Amino acid sequence: MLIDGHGRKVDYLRISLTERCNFRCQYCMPEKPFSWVPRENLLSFEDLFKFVKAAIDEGITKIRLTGGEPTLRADLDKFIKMIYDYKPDIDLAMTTNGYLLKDIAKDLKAAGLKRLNISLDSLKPEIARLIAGKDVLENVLAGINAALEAGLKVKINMVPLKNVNEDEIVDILEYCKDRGMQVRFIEYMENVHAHSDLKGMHGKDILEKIKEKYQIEKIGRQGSSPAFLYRLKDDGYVFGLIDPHKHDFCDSCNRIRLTAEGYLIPCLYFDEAMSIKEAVQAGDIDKAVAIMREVLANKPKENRWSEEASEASSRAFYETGG
Ligand SMILES: Nc1nc2c(ncn2[C@@H]2O[C@H](COP(=O)(O)OP(=O)(O)OP(=O)(O)O)[C@@H](O)[C@H]2O)c(=O)[nH]1
Ligand SMILES: C[S@@+](CC[C@H](N)C(=O)[O-])C[C@H]1O[C@@H](n2cnc3c(N)ncnc32)[C@H](O)[C@@H]1O
Ligand code: SF4
Ligand code: SF4
Repeated sequence: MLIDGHGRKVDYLRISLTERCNFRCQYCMPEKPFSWVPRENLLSFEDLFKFVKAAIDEGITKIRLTGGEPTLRADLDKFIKMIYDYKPDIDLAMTTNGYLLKDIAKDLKAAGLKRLNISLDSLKPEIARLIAGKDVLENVLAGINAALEAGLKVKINMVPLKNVNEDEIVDILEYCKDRGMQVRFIEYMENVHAHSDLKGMHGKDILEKIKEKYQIEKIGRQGSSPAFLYRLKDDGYVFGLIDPHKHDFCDSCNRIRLTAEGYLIPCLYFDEAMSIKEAVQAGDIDKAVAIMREVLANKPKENRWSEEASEASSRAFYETGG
């Protein structure tokens, strides 16, 4: 079992497979970064798998593949199958922008993927283009359909932005409700990589938009999820609100992150990280596990969001995987 320095059980590994992306979302990566991590610096799937096996043996029961855009990695389905074959009952999920899913959702499901969280910020082609930097909506919607048809469990993530897509909160909620998918509205997290003019929406304002049409009631948090759940009184449809600024889910934080280059990050908001790359490439898995234990021993209690000094996070979401 993996326990961090504050006594929290850690059983959730988020793996960023690449920092590269085929979108340029205004809130994440409006410009192409000055330089990408060279491909040769990425951990190969073979090396990643060596670490994943050890992490599972140590007590990881939930793995999420993210990025950047994880579907850009060739042989993604083979990597998923390697994990699935090693531990079929693992909660194996991925977060994606959905653009390439149309052609691969079936293969990912067949390989052993169970759940997908797909980002969808607008149902209007021109607004989707404005946010993502290119014409994406048709492919994303086709990707969502393909994922549902393949039998994957799908959640939708939306980041509401003032004067951009705030008028679509109810439309997206209803789009998800009609298809049996849970939507989570994510408060925009200010960060130095995002477009400087963006204004996010507060959770209470997001809820106000929904209350204009529906009566809602609180459910609360489930397990270690960052989402606070609500229910529509009419028909019981459940949706979530994620406020990444908050600390209240840090008490039950169960996660550790691995970047595509092999850095283990103890917390979404901290720059400290330790690399397992050399150890894994040398085949020294015991050392990689020892590094993971050290990172967890130093895992912070909570994010520093409330401290003025870190009003804007310097960590790129495309690097940590969100
Ligand atoms: N502050 C904070 N926010 C997080 C953390 N993990 C996820 N989030 C936020 O939640 C958003 C959605 O995350 P997802 O990748 O969909 O994954 P998840 O919510 O862990 O997934 P589920 O297993 O479906 O609950 C991220 O983009 C972040 O904004 C975390 O550890 N800390
Ligand atoms: C970094 S992306 C990686 C996976 C995939 N490319 C995608 O967009 O779903 C993971 C999640 O982070 C969210 N995200 C990115 N930048 C954010 C920001 N500044 N504030 C809040 N959420 C953000 C995205 O909306 C997405 O749901
Ligand atoms: S949020 Fe996802 S899709 Fe958008 S730029 Fe970031 S990594 Fe790419
Ligand atoms: S902010 Fe850090 S401590 Fe809090 S939930 Fe996220 S990763 Fe865990």
